[in-house]
Amino acid sequence: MPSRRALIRRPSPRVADGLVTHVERRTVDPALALAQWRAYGEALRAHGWETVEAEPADDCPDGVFIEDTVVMFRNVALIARSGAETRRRETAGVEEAVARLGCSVNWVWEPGTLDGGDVLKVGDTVYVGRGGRTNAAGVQQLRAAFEPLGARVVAVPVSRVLHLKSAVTALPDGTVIGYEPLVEQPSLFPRFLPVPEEAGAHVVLLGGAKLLMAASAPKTAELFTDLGYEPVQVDISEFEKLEGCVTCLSVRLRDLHT
Ligand SMILES: NC(=O)NCCC[C@H](N)C(=O)O
Repeated sequence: MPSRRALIRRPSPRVADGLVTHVERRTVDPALALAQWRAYGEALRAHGWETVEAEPADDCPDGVFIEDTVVMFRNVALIARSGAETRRRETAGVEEAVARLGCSVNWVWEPGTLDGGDVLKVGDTVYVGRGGRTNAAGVQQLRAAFEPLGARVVAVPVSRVLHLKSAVTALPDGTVIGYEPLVEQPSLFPRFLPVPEEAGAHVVLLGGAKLLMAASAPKTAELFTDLGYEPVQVDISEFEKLEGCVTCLSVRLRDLHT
C-alpha cells in the first residue's frame, strides 16, 4: 500500500489569539479547539493516513494551521515564509519533521512571502494565489523550486479571502470547486463547479471517493454525495472562527521515496 502520511500540529494554548483578517473576531474555546483537532486526526487515521506530529509551537497561536508552513511537490518540501510576520516562527519544527521523513528541503527567502494555504495542487498543475500573504517574489520562488521537477505553476489573483484555498480546492477528478462570490476568476480553471456554501469549498482528498470536509457545509455535502462522493464531515468551528478550514490543519505527504 502506498505511504500516506499527514503532518499535523496540536493547537497552542494561545490558539484564541490567532490572526483574523477578513472576518470579525469571535471567542475561540481552546479546550473545544483541542477536542476538534483530536477528532480531525482521528478522521485521517480512520481513513488510512498515518499522522505525524510536528513539534508543538505553543507560543505561536496559529501554529495548528500547519499547511501554511510548507508546500510539498514530490519529495521536495518548500518551507514557506509567511506574509504574516508573526507566523514565521512556526516553520522551525516543520523543517525538522519533513527532513526526518526523508524530504529534501528548500526555503522561500526574503523578499519572497508565501503561505502554503495559497497553493493548490491538481495533478502536476500548481495553482498559487497571489494575495495578502503571497507576493510576486514568493510566486517566482515557487516556480523556481517546482518547475524543474515537472510542475506547471499557474498564478491566480486572490483578494476576497485569506488564501487561494479559502476560495477553491479540487475534487479527485481535478474539478476545481469554489464558492463563487469569493472566487475572482473561475475561468482560470479548466473545470469549475460552484458549491452552495463558503465552507463547502474546502475538501481534503482522503483517497477513493472520500472527501474530508467541514460539518458546517451540509448542502455541499449533499451535492457531493449526489455526485457519487463520500463526504466525511468534521466539526472545526473553533478553527473556522480564525479563518481556518479542513485543508489547513494538515500537510499530506503521499508516496515519499524514502
Ligand atoms: N491555510 C489556511 O487556510 N490557513 C488558515 C490560517 C488562519 C490564521 N488565523 C491566519 O490568519 O493565518
